[in-house]
This record gives sequence, C-alpha cells and structure tokens, in this order.
Amino acid sequence: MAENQKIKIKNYSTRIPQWKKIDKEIQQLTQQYNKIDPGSIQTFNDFPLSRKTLDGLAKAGFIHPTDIQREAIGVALQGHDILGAAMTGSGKTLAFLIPVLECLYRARWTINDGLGILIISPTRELAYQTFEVLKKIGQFHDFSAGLIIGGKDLKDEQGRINRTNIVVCTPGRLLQHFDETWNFSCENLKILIIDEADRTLDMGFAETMRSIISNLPNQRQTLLFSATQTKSIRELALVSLEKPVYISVHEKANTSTPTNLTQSYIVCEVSQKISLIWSFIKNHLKSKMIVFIQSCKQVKFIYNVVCKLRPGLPVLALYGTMGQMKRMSIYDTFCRKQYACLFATDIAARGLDFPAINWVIQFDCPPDANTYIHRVGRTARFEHGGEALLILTSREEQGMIKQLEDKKVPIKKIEVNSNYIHDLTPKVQALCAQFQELKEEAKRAFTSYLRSLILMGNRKVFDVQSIDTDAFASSLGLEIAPKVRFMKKGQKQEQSIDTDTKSSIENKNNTEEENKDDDDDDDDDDNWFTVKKTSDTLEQEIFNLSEPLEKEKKLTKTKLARKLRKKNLLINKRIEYDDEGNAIIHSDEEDQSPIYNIEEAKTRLQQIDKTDKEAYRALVKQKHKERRMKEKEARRAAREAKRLKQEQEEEEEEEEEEINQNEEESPSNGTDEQERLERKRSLSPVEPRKRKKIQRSLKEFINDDTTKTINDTEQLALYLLSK
Ligand SMILES: Nc1ncnc2c1ncn2[C@@H]1O[C@H](COP(=O)(O)OP(=O)(O)OP(=O)(O)O)[C@@H](O)[C@H]1O
Repeated sequence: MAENQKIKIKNYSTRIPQWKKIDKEIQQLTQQYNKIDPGSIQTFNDFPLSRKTLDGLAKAGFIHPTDIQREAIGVALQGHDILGAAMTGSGKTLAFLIPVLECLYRARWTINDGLGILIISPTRELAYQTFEVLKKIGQFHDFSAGLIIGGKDLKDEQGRINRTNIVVCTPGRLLQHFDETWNFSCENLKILIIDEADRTLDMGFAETMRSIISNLPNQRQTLLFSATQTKSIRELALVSLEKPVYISVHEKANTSTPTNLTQSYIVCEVSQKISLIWSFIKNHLKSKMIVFIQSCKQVKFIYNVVCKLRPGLPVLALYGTMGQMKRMSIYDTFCRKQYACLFATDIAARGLDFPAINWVIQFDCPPDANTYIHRVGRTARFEHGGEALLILTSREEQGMIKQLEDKKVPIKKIEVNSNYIHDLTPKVQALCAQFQELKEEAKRAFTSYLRSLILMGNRKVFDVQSIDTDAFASSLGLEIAPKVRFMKKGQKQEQSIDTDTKSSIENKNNTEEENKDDDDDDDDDDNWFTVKKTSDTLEQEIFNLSEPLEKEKKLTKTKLARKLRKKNLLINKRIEYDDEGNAIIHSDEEDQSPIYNIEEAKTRLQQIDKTDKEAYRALVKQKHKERRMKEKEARRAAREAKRLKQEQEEEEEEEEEEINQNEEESPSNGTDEQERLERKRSLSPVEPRKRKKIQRSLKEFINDDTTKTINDTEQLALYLLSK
C-alpha cells in the first residue's frame, strides 16, 4: 500500500503540465507550416494539424482531403488571404473550417477572448449546415460557437454573442447586432470567412457587407469561397483582401460542373410545365429530387396542387417567406428522406448539402449560368453521381444554351415523348374550382411568374411577351388569365429600362426573401413579387407610370361566359384519371361536368339566383314582420303605462278630495291641525285605494242604464261587504 503511494507521488511529480504539452505541440505544428506541399498530402494526418482537429475529422469520417482542401488548408494555415473557387460539392466547407479551428487553437483562445472567427453565409440554411459541420469536426476543442441568423430571438443572441468564439451568421442579422447590441465587439477578430461570396454580394448584401467589413479590424485574415466567381466578388476581394492567394482547383477542367453529373434539357411551352413535372414525378417515385421554381408564390401553388393529387412520394416545399422553424424542420426532413420531392426557390440553390439527391429539375429557366451551376450542384456531390433536367421554353432555349456553353456546361437536348405526359390541366382546373384558396394562389403564381420574367435583365433569354397568357392561366386552373397591368404598360417602355435598375430591384427582393422573418408562413407576404407590398413600387420604378392606371372594367357573368366560349374550352367533356394517372375521357351524353358545360352552368347559376332571391325576399318579409310586432308591442306598453299613470293621478286626487271633505265636515268639533295630520297618517295606504274601488263600482252601477235586478243589487252589496 505504502509502496503504491510512493510510486504515485513519483509519477505525479514527473508529469509534464498540460499547458506545456500544448505549447510544445503548437510550436511543432507552426514550424511545419512553411513546409506544406499540397502535392504530397494523402490524408489529413499529413497536414500539421492539432490532435483535437485530427480526432474530430476522423470521428466525422473524413480521411482524404479533396483537391480544394489540399490546396487551401496549407495556404490558410500560413496566414494568407484566400480567394477560393472550386466546383459545387468539392468540399470547400472543410477547406475553411479546418484553418479556423487551428487558428484559435494556436492562439490558445478561450471563451473569455470573445469573438475570434466570423463565418458569413448567404442563407440561413447554409449557415445552419456549416454550423453543424463545425460542431462535428470541432467536438474535441473547447471553443464556443454560435449560429446567428434571422428568425430567432435577438435578445437571447445579444446575451451570448460576446462569449462566442466562432460565429456563423447571415449578413443581415450580423449587421443588426452591430447596430443594436451595444457591447458587441469584433476587435479581437482573427479570421473573416465569406462563404458563397458571389451570392452574398449579389443578393443585395453588397452594401451590408461593406458596412460589416468597415466595422472589423484591419489586422485579420480573410477567406472568400465560392463555386463561381463574378465581378462583384473580385471587387470585394480588391477592397477586403490583403495580397490574396487565388486558388481555383478546377480552372483547367473541361467542364465547370462535376463530371459525374448528367445534364439534359427539354423544350416545352409554359402551359405544359405543370403536366410535365407531374408526369416526371409519377415516373420517378423511387428518387430524391429538388425542383427549382422561380418565385415563392409559384412554389406554394405547385406544391399544393401536387400534394392534393397525391403523387405517391413525400412532397415538401422550401422558400424564403416560410417561418424559420418550419424552414429548419423541412431542411432536416428532406435530409433524412430516402425518396422525396422538394419544391424550392433559389434559397436552396447554394451550398446546401442534401444527401443522395438523384435529380435536380429546373422548372423555370435560371436567371444566369452561375445560378444554373449552383442549382445542379445540389446533386452529384463528392464523388456521387446525379442527373439534372432543365425545362426551357422555345423562347429561352437559344439564349440560355449559349450562356451554358460559354461556361463550359455540357448539356444535351432531349425530346419529350408526348405519350409520357399526362395532361394535368383538367385536374388542376377541377381543384381550383373546388378550393377557392388554391385558385387565389394560382392567380398569384401567374402574376409572379410574369413579373419575374420582366425583372430578368437578359432580354436575349427572357421575353414576357412571348408567353401565351391564356394557355398559361388555363394550365394553372384559371378560367381566364388574370389581368396583369405591367404586361401592357411594359410593352412599350420595356426597352428603356436599364438593367442596373432591374438587377438592383431583383437583389432587393432577394434580400427581402432571405430576411423575411417568421410566421408569415403562409400569410401571403411573398417576398419576391409581393403584389401587396412591393408591386406598386416595382411597377413605378420599372415603368415610371406617371399616367393614371387604366380603370379595371367590371367583368359581368355574360362577358365571362362569352370569354370562356372564345377560349374553346372543351365543352361537355370530362377527363378522369385512373390510379396510374391515365386519362379517361367521358363524352357529353355520358356526363356533363358543370365546369365545362357553359349552358348547364348558366342554368344552374340562374336557379341559384332564383333560390337566393326567394330566400332574400323571405328574409325581408320576416324582418318587416318583426319590426311591426315590435312597434305594436311598444304601443301597447305605452298605453298601459299611460293608463296606470292616469289611475294613480285619479287616486291621489280622490284622496285629497276626501281629506278636504273630512276637514270641511268637522271644523266645529274643534279638530286642530295636529289632529288632522294624525288622521291622515292613520289612514293605511291601502284604504284610499279600496275606497276608490268601491266608489268606482258604485258609480258604474249607478250610471249603468241597464235595468238592475234585485240579484244585481245583492251581488253589489256582497261585493262591497267583502272589501
Ligand atoms: N475530405 C472529404 N472526405 C469525404 N467527404 C468529404 C470531404 N470533404 C467534403 N466532403 C463531403 O462532400 C460534400 C460536399 O462538401 P461541401 O458542402 O463542403 O461542398 P462545397 O464545395 O461547399 O459545395 P457547394 O459549392 O455546393 O457549397 C459534403 O457532403 C461533405 O461531407
């Protein structure tokens, strides 16, 4: 026992303190930084990285670095600024997260040192995803990290932000902290990272980014990463990077998209798109896919239609105006699903790393080739395969394909087999007839799509006038195309709109989409092209509508019927679908659906009108009757009140008379005033009334001219005695 104790003491006294070990490790690591040779790196262990980081990487299953990681990690460890570009899904996140952990480790950072690293992401989902990766690989370190994104409690963040070493955030929220958190300090900041830098700037955050950067210390390292480079990113690099190292690992590649990605496009008209996507989904039930749609309102509508028709696989939707909690929960759900279809706006286009996506479908033509590249980049990530399908209208085909070729995107045209497409229009129309809310959504989707075409700067690709609006409206289940003022107004003036104005408006709207806070959810505050909030301003900005707006003419039922006839709607034909989605057409005699039979609809409307009128008349009659009854009742009550008042007055008069009479009759008895009062007081309040009744009965009896019998007189005598 004693011996054991001795050994124990001896061991303790010779143990090297932990801090000394760390110091030694840091010293050894930093000495190797200048010797890093990307070409000789096989595994992460070949980098001079701390034990804690290596353990974190191994635990998360990362063994071999990707090209961008091999190239960028060493340069970042050496302390250089970086402008990094690499294909989608090539592992840029780890390329900046590993140097982050090492930087704080080297500096022996603790919670008390406050903010050391800022990572800015363009969307909340991407920030959340980066935060999750950071938690995984940094699990053996002791740093604190926080996610600072909109849609959460600012006060709660304010309490924690100064004790957070690594902040992953969106630009808007960060700026809000600069403005509203009085003690928020960045003076110790070591590294600034801007992920998806071009998107962050293009989304209208350029000004915000400039403000943020101006609040940061000059002595810092800055890393900008993106799959695509734009003019704005180069401009930002000029002002915010110090002698940056430009790392572009795939610059010499033959393509700008992953090689294991198969890309194709088809051409169809706008009015066929819904049928096409429906047919596609029905034919790929054992797939996981993302369908990119231009605006939130379109996403909402198409998602609701597809949900109602029950395609046979889980359907989800993700767009900017959703509540934050819902956005996160949809992101998680879609990550977990094996087979599912996610309808999304471009908030899901950048950086998001949904596992095992088989298909990316672009329901609407992307604004530019870069957006195309990021959208398709949601599949074929990190050595996996994937497929992408782009849907173009004949108007968009030439211009868009040219842009993609210029960007080295290998894409092939495929023809649509018409047998493969189920015409969904009748079903959508039936749904819209059944659900008023869906019909309203259809109108909004219609308007927002047309507006998005106007807002797209590139006239070589997008032309709103080329759209057959009637056919498009019909495909959305609408009997008539909603009136869109900007279509007419824009026709003449479109040429004069300068592209900058448009893109700034577009950016502004994008920003609004990302910044929009919770609980909107489905409250129709659509970001992109909100008629309620922004349309008026947009129209004025774009078209300078100084002249008064054309007054909307009221559409009568007759006019509506005439319009429908002109559209050659299938009259007296109904299409039903079997479980497989095959169309079964019913002829006139067989069945006449009220939706398509104008005559029958007219008769039905007339009948409804008639019933309504009758019901209304009955209601009016009932009201009148009630009023008359009330008046009668009021009159009766007034009469009764008057009668009672009169009776009371009479009683009082008679009582007065009686007292006077008594006084006159007995003056000689010497009754003084006191006696008179006593007598008056002694009369109970009932007695005068009784007397009065008796008197009245007597009066009536005497005044009555009818002959009185003895019996009558007896009756009266008995009555009087009973009183
Ligand atoms: N060294 C690695 N070993 C194994 N898997 C990796 C490695 N690096 C990254 N990955 C995986 O590759 C996928 C893509 O990584 P990441 O999201 O960082 O790509 P990215 O380049 O940022 O893509 P995007 O441009 O779309 O944002 C992720 O699932 C990630 O876990």
